[in-house]
Amino acid sequence: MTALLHTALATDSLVVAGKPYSSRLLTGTGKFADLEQTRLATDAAGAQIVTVAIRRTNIGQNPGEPNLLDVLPPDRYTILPNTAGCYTADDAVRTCRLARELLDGHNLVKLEVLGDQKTLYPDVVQTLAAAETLVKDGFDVMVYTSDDPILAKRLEEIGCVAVMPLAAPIGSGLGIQNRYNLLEIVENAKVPIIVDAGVGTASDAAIAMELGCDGVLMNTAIAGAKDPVLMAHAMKLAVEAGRAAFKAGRIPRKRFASASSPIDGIIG
Ligand SMILES: CC(=O)[C@@H](O)[C@H](O)COP(=O)(O)O
Repeated sequence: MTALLHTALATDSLVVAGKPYSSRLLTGTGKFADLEQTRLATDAAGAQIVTVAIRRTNIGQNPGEPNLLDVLPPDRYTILPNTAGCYTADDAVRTCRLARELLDGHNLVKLEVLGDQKTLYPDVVQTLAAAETLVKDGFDVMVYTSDDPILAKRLEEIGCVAVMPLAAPIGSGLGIQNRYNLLEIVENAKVPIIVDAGVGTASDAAIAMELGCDGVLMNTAIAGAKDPVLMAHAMKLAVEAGRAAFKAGRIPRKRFASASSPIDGIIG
């Protein structure tokens, strides 16, 4: 790698709540076969921020049971407690406060308030209400939301530290359903935009990054793959490739051909 390239990539950090991260791939910790697979896949993904469903994962609430933090220690990873399974603002706020107690005053949370069990789409009214309460309560809120540009802006204005629009429904693996909405969200944002949910394979992650998203969060695409560790590695490469392509600036799409070896200007 040339020195110039090395510098360009080394200085390109994702900054969340004032903290820089060299990895732009955030991973979930659910759905793995066991804690060892979680550890190996997280490592292969190169993830530095890992999200944990506080209502479903033991991070100390159940002493004597296997503890996720034994394989993903908080001195190595930024633990991002999430409110998966919450369907009301009150429930989500309560869950974040529990996480803060369990993690000794840790303020960074991923807020998700779901609308129903079939779609797992966010309930945006409850999400806005919870975000407002949590920001006032001193939390650094990364917020899962729909791919609605107006709502994304509103969540940023409330004070969320990152906005996380879905690519497609959680666990669907459908990939990015509305790239123009994501583009609009990215172009208007002053906080990191991290695609969260619905990624199916590496090309989905690369497209999100090529659109200018600041990062991608995923769980099912890795944990549900035949070989989760290999898929985690693929996702790492895809996020890095997509980011580099975004920074490099793609060529414009043209309707007609233009020769790769132009003859204009050749003498004789
Ligand atoms: C892990 C997590 O926080 C999920 O809520 C997230 O939305 C992931 O979705 P996928 O499983 O579709 O990647």
